[in-house]
Amino acid sequence: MDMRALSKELKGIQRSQRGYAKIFRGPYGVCNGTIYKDRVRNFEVQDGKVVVGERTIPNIWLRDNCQCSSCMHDATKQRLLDTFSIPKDIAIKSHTIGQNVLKVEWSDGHSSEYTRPFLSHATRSAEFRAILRQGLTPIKLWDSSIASEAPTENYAQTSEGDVAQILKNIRKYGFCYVDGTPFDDPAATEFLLKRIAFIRETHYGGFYDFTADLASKDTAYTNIALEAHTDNTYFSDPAGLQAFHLLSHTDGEGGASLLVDGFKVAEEMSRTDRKAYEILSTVNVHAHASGNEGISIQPYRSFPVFEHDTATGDLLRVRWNSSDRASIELPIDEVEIWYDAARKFDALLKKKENEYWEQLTPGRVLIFDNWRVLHGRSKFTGKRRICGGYINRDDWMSKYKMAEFGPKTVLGTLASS
Ligand SMILES: C[N+](C)(C)CCCC[C@H](N)C(=O)O
Ligand SMILES: O=C(O)CCC(=O)C(=O)O
Ligand SMILES: [Fe+2]
Repeated sequence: MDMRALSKELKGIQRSQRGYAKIFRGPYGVCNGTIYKDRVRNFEVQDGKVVVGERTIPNIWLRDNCQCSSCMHDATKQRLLDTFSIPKDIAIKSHTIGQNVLKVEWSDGHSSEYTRPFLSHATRSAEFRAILRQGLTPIKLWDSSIASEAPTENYAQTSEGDVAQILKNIRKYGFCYVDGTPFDDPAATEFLLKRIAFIRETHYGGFYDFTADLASKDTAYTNIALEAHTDNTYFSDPAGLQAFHLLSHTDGEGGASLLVDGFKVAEEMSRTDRKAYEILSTVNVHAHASGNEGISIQPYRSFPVFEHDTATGDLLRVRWNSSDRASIELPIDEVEIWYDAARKFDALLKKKENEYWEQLTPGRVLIFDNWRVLHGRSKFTGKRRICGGYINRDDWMSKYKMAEFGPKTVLGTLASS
């Protein structure tokens, strides 16, 4: 394939990143101040079809999403029904409408019941449905002034409610401190993280406990300063949460922690330099982790710095790690456009008012959203020991959504979120 053809193909790939054709709404979109509240709408049956507002629900969907225990397993919540055994021309033979429920006799002999909220939710716009699916909350974008009101909870020892509150803060601010965590033994930190979900095993191990000894070949294991970055840019699915607990720092100084709200800075960029924002949202970049013997981890494809929800156009994930960056997926004679845009993002990330510096202390665990908040540290001397872990995005979001919306709402909208 010649260069021109390749370049054309790459442009096609970038254009097909859904959301680009739509709009880059920046980081808020639908959750800009809109708290999830389902105003349940009424349905009616017209000409053999269920209608809610201006939307008509196809009978195949309704039959396929029957919630009864022979169509959906009560315990596993999995579909038991063989979708493709449903006749193509499945029809409502008869129906009755109760207070809050529609009872249907189908032409295949089956009976189903659908609640009003179920039917209402199914006909919502993609944007609205994403609120639940994504666990969107009105988020608070922040800058260095967050120092005086940093979200903080206390060591969650017993109640599920404590964990829910920590996750709520993380969803809203992108991070949360957990104070009063025992630091004589890293086990307390591990226990806390496992209350959220299991810790992800990587080539650095599972629960980590590290010092500047190059135990793994990565600058994290040195005393060199680290600029604001996200971890795991070299994974197809970067960790959702990351935690640090400074257990001790003796015989030296430095090693302050840096946090930057990637969504806030992205929002600033989408307002002030739309073109650069779009370039960082469409040009894909490769990454790697190759410091350890016999290992060169690379994602199965390259990803842009800013990724957006395909249904809503909302910003979903920031990937940014200059140390671990590999190639830029552009023909070599076009890469300058990426460098120019990236330089602008870098400058915004380094603006004094966007940098929140904090010296971590033993007892305070920092847990943050690695898809949103960038972290770094200043150089240090002496012996500094940090423990922590990675948690998958899907697993912490599961915990968060069940706590925040409740199982009834989450499970009741699976067919339509
Ligand atoms: C957190 N832990 C100490 C285990 C490893 C840090 C790995 C850092 C790596 N450069 C990255 O950005 O992912
Ligand atoms: O040493 C620190 O404070 C953080 C190092 C780091 O970026 C990491 O381990 O991911
Ligand atoms: Fe890191």
